[in-house]
Amino acid sequence: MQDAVNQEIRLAKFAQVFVGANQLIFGLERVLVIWIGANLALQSVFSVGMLIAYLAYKDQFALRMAGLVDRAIEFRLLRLHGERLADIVQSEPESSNPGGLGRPDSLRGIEIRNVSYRYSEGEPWIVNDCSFTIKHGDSVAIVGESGCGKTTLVKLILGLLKPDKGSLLIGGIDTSQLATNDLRAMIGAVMQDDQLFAGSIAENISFFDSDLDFDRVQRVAELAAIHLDISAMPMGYQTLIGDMGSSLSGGQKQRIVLARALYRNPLVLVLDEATSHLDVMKERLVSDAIKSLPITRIIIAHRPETIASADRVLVMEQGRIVHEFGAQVQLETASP
Ligand SMILES: Nc1ncnc2c1ncn2[C@@H]1O[C@H](COP(=O)(O)OP(=O)(O)OP(=O)(O)O)[C@@H](O)[C@H]1O
Repeated sequence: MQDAVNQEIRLAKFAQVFVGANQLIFGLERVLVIWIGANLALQSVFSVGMLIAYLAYKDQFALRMAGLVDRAIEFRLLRLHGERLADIVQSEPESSNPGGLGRPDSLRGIEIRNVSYRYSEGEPWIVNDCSFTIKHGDSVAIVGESGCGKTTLVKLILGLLKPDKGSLLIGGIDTSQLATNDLRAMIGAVMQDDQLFAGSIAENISFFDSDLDFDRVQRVAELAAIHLDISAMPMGYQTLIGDMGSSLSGGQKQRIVLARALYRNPLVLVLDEATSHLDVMKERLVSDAIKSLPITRIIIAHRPETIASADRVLVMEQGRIVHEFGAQVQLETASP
C-alpha cells in the first residue's frame, strides 16, 4: 500500500515535470517555426497560405501526440490502481466461522493462558509464554519498553493474529472457537495506524453503517470529545474528509477513530496509543468519559497521565507480563 502511494507520488511528480517541459519545448518550437516560415515567405520560397496550412496541421499533430502521451501516463496509473485493488481482492477472506462453539459470556472477561507468538519461524518469540486475566469492567494499562510486544499482544486479543502456542479465552470461550463476527462485535479497538476513509464524518464514525443511527453518532462523538470540533465545522457531521482523514489534525483524527470504535457498543475497548496526539486536558476529558462506560478497557500508553486512568498496570518485558500493580502506586513512584 505504502509502495503504491510512493509510486503514485513519483508518477505525479513526473507528470508535472513532463507538462512543464512539454509547454516550454513546444512554445520555443512555435516561435522558431513562425520566424523561419515568415522569413521564407518574405523570400518568396514559401507562400503565406502554405505557412498557415503547415501551422494548422502541425498543431493538430502535436495535439494528438500529446493526447497519446497523456493516455500512456493514465494507463500506467491504471496499473497502480489495479495493484491497490489486487491487495484487497487477493487477500484471503476472513473465515466467519459460523459454527462457533457458542456465545461468549461477556461477564467472564479475558484470559490469556501461556500465549506465545512470533511473526515467522526462526524469528524470536515476540509474545513469550504470556499469561494474565482481565475481569469484565476492569481498566488495564499495559506498559513496557518500545518493541517489547504490546501491540502484538493486543492484535492477538483482537483476533488479528493467531497464537502459535497457548490459548486466549474471551467470555470463557477460546478465540479459535469463537465466531469471528461475535469476536468483532465484542471488541472495539483504536490502533496506532488506524485510518479514516474518504466520506463524511458521520459515515466514518458509523463506519459506513447502512442503517446509520445519527443520535448514536453524536453520542459517541461527545464521549470522544470531538463533538464540539465537528459542530464548529461549516457542514458539521456531513463535512467530507479526504482519503485517510487528510483534512483533520492528528488529534481530531484520533478522536474520530475512537468515536468509531465506540459506535459499535463494544464490551471491550482496546486503545493502543489512541490518545497520544491529544493534549493533557482533552485526554482527561476522553478518559473520564470512557471510564463512565461499563466496558473492559485495555490501554497501551507511554504517558503517565494515560496510564493513571487505568485501575491496574501490567508491565511487559520481552513478550511477557513480569509485574503488576495499581496505577496510583505507579504514579506515586514516578512523582518526585
Ligand atoms: N508485521 C511484523 N512482522 C515482523 N515483525 C514485526 C511485525 N510487527 C512487529 N514486529 C516486531 O515485533 C516486535 C514487537 O513489536 P510491537 O509493535 O508489538 O511492540 P510494542 O511494544 O507495541 O512497541 P511500541 O511501544 O513501539 O509500539 C518488534 O521487534 C517489531 O519489530
